[in-house]
Amino acid sequence: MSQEFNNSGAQTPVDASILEKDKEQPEHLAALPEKSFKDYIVISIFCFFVAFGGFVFGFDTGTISGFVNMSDFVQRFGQLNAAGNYYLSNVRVGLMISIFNVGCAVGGIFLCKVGDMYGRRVGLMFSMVIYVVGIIIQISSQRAWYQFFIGRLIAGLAVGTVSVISPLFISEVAPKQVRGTLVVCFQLCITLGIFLGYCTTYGTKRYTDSRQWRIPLGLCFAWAIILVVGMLSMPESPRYLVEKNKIDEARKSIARSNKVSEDDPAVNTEVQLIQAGIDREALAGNASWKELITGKPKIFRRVIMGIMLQSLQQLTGDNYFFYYGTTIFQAVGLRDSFQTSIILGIVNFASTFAGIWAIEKLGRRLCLLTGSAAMFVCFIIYSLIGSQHLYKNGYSNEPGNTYEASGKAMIFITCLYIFFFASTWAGGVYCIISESYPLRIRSKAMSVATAANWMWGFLISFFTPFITSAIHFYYGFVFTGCLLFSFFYVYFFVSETKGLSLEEVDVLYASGVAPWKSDKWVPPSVDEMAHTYAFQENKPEGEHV
Ligand SMILES: OC[C@H]1O[C@](O)(CO)[C@@H](O)[C@@H]1O
Repeated sequence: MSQEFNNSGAQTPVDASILEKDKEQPEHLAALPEKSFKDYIVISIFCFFVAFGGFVFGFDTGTISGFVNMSDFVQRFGQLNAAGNYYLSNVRVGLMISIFNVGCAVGGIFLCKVGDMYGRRVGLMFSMVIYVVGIIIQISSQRAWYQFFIGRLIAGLAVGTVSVISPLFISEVAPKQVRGTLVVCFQLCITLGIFLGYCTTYGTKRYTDSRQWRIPLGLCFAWAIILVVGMLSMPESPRYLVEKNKIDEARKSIARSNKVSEDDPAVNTEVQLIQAGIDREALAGNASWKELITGKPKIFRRVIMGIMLQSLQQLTGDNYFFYYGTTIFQAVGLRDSFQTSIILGIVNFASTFAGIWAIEKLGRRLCLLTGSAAMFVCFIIYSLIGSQHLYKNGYSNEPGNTYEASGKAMIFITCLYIFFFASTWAGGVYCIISESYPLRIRSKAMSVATAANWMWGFLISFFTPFITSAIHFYYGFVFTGCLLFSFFYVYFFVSETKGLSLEEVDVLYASGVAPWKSDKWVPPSVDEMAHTYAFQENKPEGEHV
């Protein structure tokens, strides 16, 4: 007879056949009794340390957008124009900002393997060593813009690695009942990082020398130390340990996260549950890349959906504001565009909490549909004011002029836009994607979709300076078009996955129910599923029910 944790910390008996049954029905564990919130506090603190990786990512976004508008930075890394003034060419700005995304994509695909080989903690600490190298290269750049550029590429490799390992680590140590919320903490930390990045550059722009950008970069050493110290005190992923057959260490880790003694029979049960999960995945086998195209039921359609959603998340235009907000608002004649960025940062951070609530309350589809429609309206108004009023009439820096009023209206509408982005598409996309694939192809499908996010992040951050120079605020209509498209795309192609287990999602797709009717779809009972649909995607074509 095995044991399990219950709310009071005492043990209740569990039929050992549950563990056997779990090998056939992966989501059977979901039926285990829930724990109370206070039981999750310790593990939540641990997870927050891991999610701090998101902060490192966000801090970069928040600071680089300010650097390209700082006098010392422009003088060092810019070129001289005919009038004898320093400026940063579009190529330099685009490359310096976007190269980070390229590093992230490469690190996210290749370097994250360190986490599989040596453990999640080592993986994260290793990425911080690379990150520090990248920061040292940037901070020591004197006048060579390409040195700064290389430093950003290296730091990007590290942040891409962190962005893959952190959510994975959290999902492995967090109890199922709070896993979704804790995974969204990663996005929350990104927004906190962006906000504090903006605050930092706001604080240092008053210097006239390299402290303007070297202080914010210097702070990155502190973030690396916090993450490493956090990892030293963090228990290793029990899943990784069981996989490597380090059962005693897995026991220690579980005991620490759950604040019980190692000899507690409940710890043993947890180890067995993890082992059952690993067996279950081994049973399903490791999918080949080809199965992303040929897999059943409708895997290819789901992979395309993941790529589309991650691409559209970037094509909502959020990073147009996050990377170039300071530049844009300087262009509309605002005297303190750095201050504006801080406001955007606060709205982004605070609205992410609304997102955590909305995704569960409204469901995935309604959340994304509402977000697309609302952001569409915001971007139209923003682009109209920008292109018709400001750009056509020109603008001046004189306080109180009508153009300053237009600029303020644009800031207001941008805040509204960011509220809708952060509370819908920002976390919603990760949530849908993490729920849409069967276990055996999940990591491959997710990494392909995430790579699409980085790629669009790169394209948008690279081309934005060129496009804004050429068509100014008309650029906003490009995002408006994408948002309109995203509404119809979600309506016709994205199925509701709220509250469904991974197996139920398979059944949903196998049943061929139209996405726009999927929120009314009721999954069959577990028994029915076990006999009809379960693991269909593992059977060769023709054997499906
Ligand atoms: O909060 C905004 C940030 O969130 C992301 O979309 C990732 O989900 C980033 O690309 C962006 O900078």
